[in-house]
Amino acid sequence: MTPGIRPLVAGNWKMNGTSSALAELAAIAEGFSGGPEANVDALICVPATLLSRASNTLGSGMVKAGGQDCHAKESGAHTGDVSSEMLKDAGAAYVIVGHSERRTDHAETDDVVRSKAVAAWRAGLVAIICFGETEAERRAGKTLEVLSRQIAGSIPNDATAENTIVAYEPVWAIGSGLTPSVADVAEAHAHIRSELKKVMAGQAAKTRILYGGSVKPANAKELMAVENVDGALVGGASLKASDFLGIAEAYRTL
Ligand SMILES: O=C(CO)COP(=O)(O)O
Repeated sequence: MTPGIRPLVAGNWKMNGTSSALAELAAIAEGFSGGPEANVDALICVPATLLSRASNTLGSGMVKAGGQDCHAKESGAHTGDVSSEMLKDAGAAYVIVGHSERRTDHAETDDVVRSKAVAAWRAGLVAIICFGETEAERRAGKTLEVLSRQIAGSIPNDATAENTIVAYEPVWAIGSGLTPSVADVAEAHAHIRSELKKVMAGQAAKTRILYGGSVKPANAKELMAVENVDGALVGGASLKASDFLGIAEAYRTL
């Protein structure tokens, strides 16, 4: 937590969910209203195929819909890609860029990620820019160095606390059930805050820094209580309304 920053719990459904998953989304919206919404914002980033129906399901409630990636260009000959304008048109308010699965599966570089963040803003979306070290980098003691490089390379200079959220996701913690220690999370997030100052100047102090990687209801309170952790980016546990809401509920007693 950071005093003065309203936290965000964001779900990333990844390549999961067809029409039948909309019932789970409706359950998230219902459970969130009148409860966790007092303390925390919520977002679910669904597959592009579900975005329009997801945003209809969520309506004008407190849980927002987002995309998981966008192309840097607005339109054109890019078969299979989706632009930020298309996501916005389908009801997105946010888009994740630079997720480690995109960096690995699609060889996305920091330069590509930065251009996608600019594309997100062009369409009026908030960019959630992700970075994090691999297991080998952590073992080699390079975590902070990798974070510095990814932050310098992936975050455009004119990022603000309104148009940008950053997410620290150690690659080895994603989907593994493993999480860094509270001390390691605190060290990484403090480092991220200070590196953000180099690219975002005064905006850095107000920018939300999410933690992602095996966040569950059972560990949410401990992780979300860490200084400079301003919410969570949740994969597997966001697919079940009870788990996602359990994570958001952690803010009730923080
Ligand atoms: O990659 C993640 C969210 O973007 C984290 O995934 P898990 O919560 O399944 O570890």
